[in-house]
Amino acid sequence: LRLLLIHAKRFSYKAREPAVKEPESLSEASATGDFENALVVFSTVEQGDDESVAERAASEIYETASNLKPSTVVVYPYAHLSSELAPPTVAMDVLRKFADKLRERGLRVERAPFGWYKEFVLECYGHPLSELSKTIRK
Ligand SMILES: C[C@@H](O)[C@H](N)C(=O)N[C@H]1[C@@H](O)[C@H](n2cnc3c(N)ncnc32)O[C@@H]1CO
Repeated sequence: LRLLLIHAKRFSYKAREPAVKEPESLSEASATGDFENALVVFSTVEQGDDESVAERAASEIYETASNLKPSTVVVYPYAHLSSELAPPTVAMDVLRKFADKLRERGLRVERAPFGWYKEFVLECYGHPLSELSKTIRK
């Protein structure tokens, strides 16, 4: 998993149109979201990533969230942080597991819909820990 974390004063997104053959249904993940004090986690699933990687990533994000105290953690599927992408079906599964494991740790988590082009507005706080990147691999 390749993660880009932005601690955002404001983050909002809106799904526009499908970007893969079978985009996630918008009943499962909400088509729009609007958050204040959010930890946005742009997440790229790489080849070889599995549940154990999702588990370790959840522990790392929990640690960061304990410091930053965001009101919400937004897991945002993002296919641009690696050149070794996992296929969509695997990526969808790993991101669902990642979000669930964050919830298991008591965090409020929203997951943006998978497989969609999305517009978004992102307002970064700009404090020293407001931009971080993490790589978690098998
Ligand atoms: C397009 C851009 O604006 C948008 N934000 C986007 O990236 N959409 C991605 C992810 O939602 C998802 N997706 C596909 N493969 C992956 C993967 N390996 N890891 C994460 N997401 C993936 O499928 C879409 C097209 O690649």
